Amino acid sequence: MTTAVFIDGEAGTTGLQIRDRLAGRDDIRLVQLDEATRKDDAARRDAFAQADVAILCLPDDAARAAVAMAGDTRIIDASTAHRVAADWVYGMPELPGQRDRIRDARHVANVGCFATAAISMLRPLTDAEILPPDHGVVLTGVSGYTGGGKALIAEFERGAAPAYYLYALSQGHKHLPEIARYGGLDRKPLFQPAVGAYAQGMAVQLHLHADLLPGGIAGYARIEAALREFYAGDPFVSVEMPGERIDPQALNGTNRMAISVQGDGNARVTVAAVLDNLGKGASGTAVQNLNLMIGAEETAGLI
Ligand SMILES: NC(=O)C1=CN([C@@H]2O[C@H](COP(=O)(O)OP(=O)(O)OC[C@H]3O[C@@H](n4cnc5c(N)ncnc54)[C@H](OP(=O)(O)O)[C@@H]3O)[C@@H](O)[C@H]2O)C=CC1
Ligand SMILES: CC(=O)N[C@@H](CCC(=O)OP(=O)(O)O)C(=O)O
Repeated sequence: MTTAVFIDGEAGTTGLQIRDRLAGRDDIRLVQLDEATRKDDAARRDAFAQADVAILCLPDDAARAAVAMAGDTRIIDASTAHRVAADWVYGMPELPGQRDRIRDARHVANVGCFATAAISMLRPLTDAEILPPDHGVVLTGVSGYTGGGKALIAEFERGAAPAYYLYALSQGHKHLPEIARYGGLDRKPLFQPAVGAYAQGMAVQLHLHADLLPGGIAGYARIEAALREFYAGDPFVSVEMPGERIDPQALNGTNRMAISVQGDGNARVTVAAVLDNLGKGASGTAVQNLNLMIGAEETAGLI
């Protein structure tokens, strides 16, 4: 028995990566449109109707419109449009109880790339009551330029972008609502993202003064223990020993995320997460969610 999957936006950055991860699987049959019809609404409606599951790899407005075309077809939306929407299940399998919700869901909102890293570091600490929900959280991060889709890729490839730049300077990054909600925070964090002149891979850091957390300095050791406990047995997320350098590209091509805790050995702590923005940050998690929804092995097609 095969599952029919339509990737709407298959020609885009995320869509192509999902296609590559599904190609060759004998439990999946791709419903595909050619270059001439991929943006034709009648052809897309027909593709939705043929599919058991559709994966939307579209800009937010197009994703909202696609949901209206999709009828009863189950959806995984890779865009930001439905991440905190009522009636959508948040597609982050690592959250407590979430795998069962994803298995049963009709509409799954795939977690954002920076949000994957941020929530993965925050949620174990808020659940363990190490980090209070009203704590003033500070996050920084860098992504490769593929994180900005075809438009940003083109800008870098024609040499029109700086080698490294900061953006979302007014604290309005589109992932903040999902980070606060699923990270277990009442107070929106400060988040400063950046883009580097390399294609893919990201590193995100959570900066903490452990002596300001409840329990004071003891928080430092508890941070790593809480992370290890949260991810014990997880197929893709690991808590690693800190090294001398953090390489945002270290896990490119994989669905893995590595979290490490470092600092001055005292109260000043940084927790860091490394992942591939196009892998674990987008297409890998979309495939992981698809696997859960169709009853396949959660790790099928993923490394
Ligand atoms: N890149 C990343 O790291 C991540 C991206 N995402 C999200 O995934 C979604 C896709 O992003 P990304 O792949 O980077 O973007 P791209 O710009 O690379 O791809 C988007 C694709 O959608 C197509 N498209 C646009 N409008 C329509 C429409 N009305 N009907 C059919 N196809 C349409 C585009 O066509 P055309 O080729 O003609 O432009 C393009 O092929 C976005 O919502 C993004 O936020 C999520 C996590 C990470
Ligand atoms: C480098 C870059 O521009 N990154 C994008 C996020 C990547 C992305 O599109 O993520 P979601 O679809 O998961 O929101 C940004 O910061 O807006």
